[in-house]
Amino acid sequence: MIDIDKLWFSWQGHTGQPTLSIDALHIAKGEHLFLHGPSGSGKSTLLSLLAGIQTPQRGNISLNGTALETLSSAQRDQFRADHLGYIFQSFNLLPYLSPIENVTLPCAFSKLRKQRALAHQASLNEVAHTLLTQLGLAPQFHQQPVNTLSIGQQQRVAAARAVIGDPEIIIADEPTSALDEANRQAFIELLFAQTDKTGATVVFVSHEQSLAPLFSKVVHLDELQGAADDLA
Ligand SMILES: Nc1ncnc2c1ncn2[C@@H]1O[C@H](COP(=O)(O)OP(=O)(O)OP(=O)(O)O)[C@@H](O)[C@H]1O
Repeated sequence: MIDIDKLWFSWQGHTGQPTLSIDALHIAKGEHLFLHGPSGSGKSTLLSLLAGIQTPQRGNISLNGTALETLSSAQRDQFRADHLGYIFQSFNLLPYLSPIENVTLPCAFSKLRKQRALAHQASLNEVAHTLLTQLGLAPQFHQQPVNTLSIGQQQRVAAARAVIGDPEIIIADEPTSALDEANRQAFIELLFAQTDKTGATVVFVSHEQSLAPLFSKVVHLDELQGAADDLA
């Protein structure tokens, strides 16, 4: 489902060691990967490469059988809109829009996700309402601007936005850092309950070691790094 082969990436202007040098990483369909490592080790950089936001100087990344390097920049943007749900550390919600409006947004950029979302319910608003409720945001909060919600509530909106229209891959970058431990665990369980319905693959970055047992695969970035150094 996700395959990395001889990846080499350095931020422009950086000299010395590349930011990422990974010989191989395979993540199977439906797997829940917990990726951890020290601050500044390149976890967010790896996620942006997986999402096709950055492109590696060398090596290949294939998602769902599609090699990202074969796509143009516009094709990568469309591929991301169709097949990836992204939960950012800072959520990146549109502050004056309601939870319902934020959650339905990906369907404006992807016909595929819109079609999938509408396969079982009559309107996108209904789909968003159902997802938000399943992820623990009570209906009385669904129509007010998201900037009036608590961090924990905003996180549920961000998760619902990532999963609407059943993208095959969910990428989450430290989405639980603002929560206490009990809420972190509960959030991840709710997220998995959603992704397991469609068999989505989850790549989750966090510093919180205590969350690792919830995942089917745990990788420390340092274990991956360096093996492709001789490619430089
Ligand atoms: N946009 C950028 N331009 C140049 N260098 C960058 C950029 N983003 C990150 N870097 C550099 O790449 C390295 C890895 O950063 P990255 O954000 O991927 O680490 P991280 O493991 O996600 O860190 P954290 O856990 O603190 O979020 C750092 O040295 C950082 O300075």
